Amino acid sequence: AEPNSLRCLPVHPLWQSPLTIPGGTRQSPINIQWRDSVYDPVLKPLKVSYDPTTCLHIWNNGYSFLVEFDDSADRSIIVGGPLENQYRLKQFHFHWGAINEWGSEHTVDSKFYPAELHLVHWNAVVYPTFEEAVMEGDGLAVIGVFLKLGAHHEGLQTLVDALPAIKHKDTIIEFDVFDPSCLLPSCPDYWTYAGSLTTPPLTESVTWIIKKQPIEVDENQLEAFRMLLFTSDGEEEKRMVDNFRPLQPLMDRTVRSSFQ
Ligand SMILES: NS(=O)(=O)c1ccc(C(=O)NCc2c(F)c(F)c(F)c(F)c2F)cc1
Ligand SMILES: [Zn+2]
Repeated sequence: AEPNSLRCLPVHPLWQSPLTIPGGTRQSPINIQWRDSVYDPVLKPLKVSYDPTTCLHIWNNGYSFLVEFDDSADRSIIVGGPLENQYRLKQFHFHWGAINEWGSEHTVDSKFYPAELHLVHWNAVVYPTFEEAVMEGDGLAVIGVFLKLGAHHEGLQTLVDALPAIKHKDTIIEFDVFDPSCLLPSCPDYWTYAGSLTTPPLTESVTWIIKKQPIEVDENQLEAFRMLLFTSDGEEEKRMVDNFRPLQPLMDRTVRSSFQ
């Protein structure tokens, strides 16, 4: 049975389109049932090496806010974990709710977190461009980090301070030095599974790496996300909240864990 938190979830206008793509067998997000995940001793630790000077800008794309990086060379990369190649960081963004009861895309044992960070990387070893990688089964690797309500997060505050300047859709400001490693939890443990983009075109090209340990952020920082707008300047204001996709069926997939 659906947890009662799901029952009162609004079907957001964003998702009037089909919730799963026809023929989709590896759609995201999913619920991670901890006891059904399988420890895989072959999984390596994930190695993350980001160069903070590859940071370019922060912008509101009308769906989330994202920080984009210069991915013209292998300067901010991840390697190891479930990955056969190294992957280049292209951008990170978040998904969040109108209230703290929900907001994450993935759930753990049907529990929602108030928000979820996605660090998006692409396989530049095999594919010439991000656009091509997005269409391939091993094209992307996205690190998912849950945000929970708790202590103030120093590193996140740098982002939060920039949000008023990108309140409206299609606003952008320069953001020249930021090291996204400060948004990763200290614990190396993760789950991994084969999935998809969670926004159109929903292509089944993502190796998901979901960190077990959430990071803590405070109420003011979550509220700052909720003051962003889906709408452009001059349009009737719509607060940017509940920008997460509904859970998708696991189908014939196993979630592996890097920990016992
Ligand atoms: N929430 S998530 O699963 O982590 C996710 C990650 C990245 C994108 C994305 O890059 N979208 C724009 C985008 C495309 F969707 C393309 F298909 C493409 F070719 C692009 F170049 C492109 F920027 C969408 C969702
Ligand atoms: Zn995302």
